[in-house]
Amino acid sequence: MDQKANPQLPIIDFTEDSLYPGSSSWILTSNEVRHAFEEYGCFVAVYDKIKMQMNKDVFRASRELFDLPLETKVKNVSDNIYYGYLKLPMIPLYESLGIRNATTSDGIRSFSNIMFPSGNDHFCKTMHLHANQLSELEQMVARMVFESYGVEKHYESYAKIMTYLLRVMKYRLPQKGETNVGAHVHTDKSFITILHEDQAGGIEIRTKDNEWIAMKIPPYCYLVMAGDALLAWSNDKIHSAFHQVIIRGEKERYSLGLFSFVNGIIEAPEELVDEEHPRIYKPFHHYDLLDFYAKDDDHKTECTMKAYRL
Ligand SMILES: O=C(O)CCC(=O)C(=O)O
Ligand SMILES: [Fe+2]
Repeated sequence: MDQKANPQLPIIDFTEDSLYPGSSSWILTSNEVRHAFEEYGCFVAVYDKIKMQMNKDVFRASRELFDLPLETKVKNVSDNIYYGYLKLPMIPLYESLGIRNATTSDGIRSFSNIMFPSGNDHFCKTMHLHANQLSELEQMVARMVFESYGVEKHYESYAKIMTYLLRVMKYRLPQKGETNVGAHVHTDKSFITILHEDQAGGIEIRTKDNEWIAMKIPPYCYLVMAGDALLAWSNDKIHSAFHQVIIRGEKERYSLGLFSFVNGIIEAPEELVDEEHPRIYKPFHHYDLLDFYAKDDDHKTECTMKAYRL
């Protein structure tokens, strides 16, 4: 079949028990990850360590959050647009809440204390556990990327300062005459993003050939995307995928993303720089990239990284 007529994202299997650092399946998978990131900027990870019941619980918890009164949700304030409660007039279908430092119990608890002042232990336990499960997949992928470029010696210093934002997102159905755009075309500002959804579909990824792949992320699968920070770290070897959300179906979309951010300087390792591939981006603090993005009021720049540091 002509691939171009029906482009598909690479699917990478993370379910094997033999997938541990150094094993032959680990090395093979690392190369698949690198190839997928270079060609598509993303891939579908099949990952069965997160049980179906957990997915049901997190999306139930998401609904509970979005059902809270607006005056409660807006209390999730942040100095950066990427965190906090987000609802913008130009994308009326979209609403999201960010949970900062979601892999730590303090991070979850301080968010939960604002949303549920009389306490919600179940919410805290579910979200904390889930953020950690997703971060395990993120760490596996990041380690594989470093290894497959032969720069594993730099991995630990990045892993030590990685922070995680969990964002829960809701897209209501459009009313008659209303736009069906849920999220405009963009690349993520993260190092790596892990997305999953409650079976409504709507995410669309643009290939390098400018073809759109619209997909529903299947159960036990996660869409793993390279963000702008990983693109910069790789000295442009890795592609950060352009994507958008369009609500075409009959079902509201609930999705959840774990975004990793380096609390420190991003810099391409020497090994990825040579005469043929000179350093493209000056070293930068990852949070400064986020601040730069936050100042771009209309979010018109498709690729923030290029605008920020070329
Ligand atoms: O709803 C989704 O799955 C995608 C959201 C997204 O692209 C983002 O938050 O960066
Ligand atoms: Fe995104």
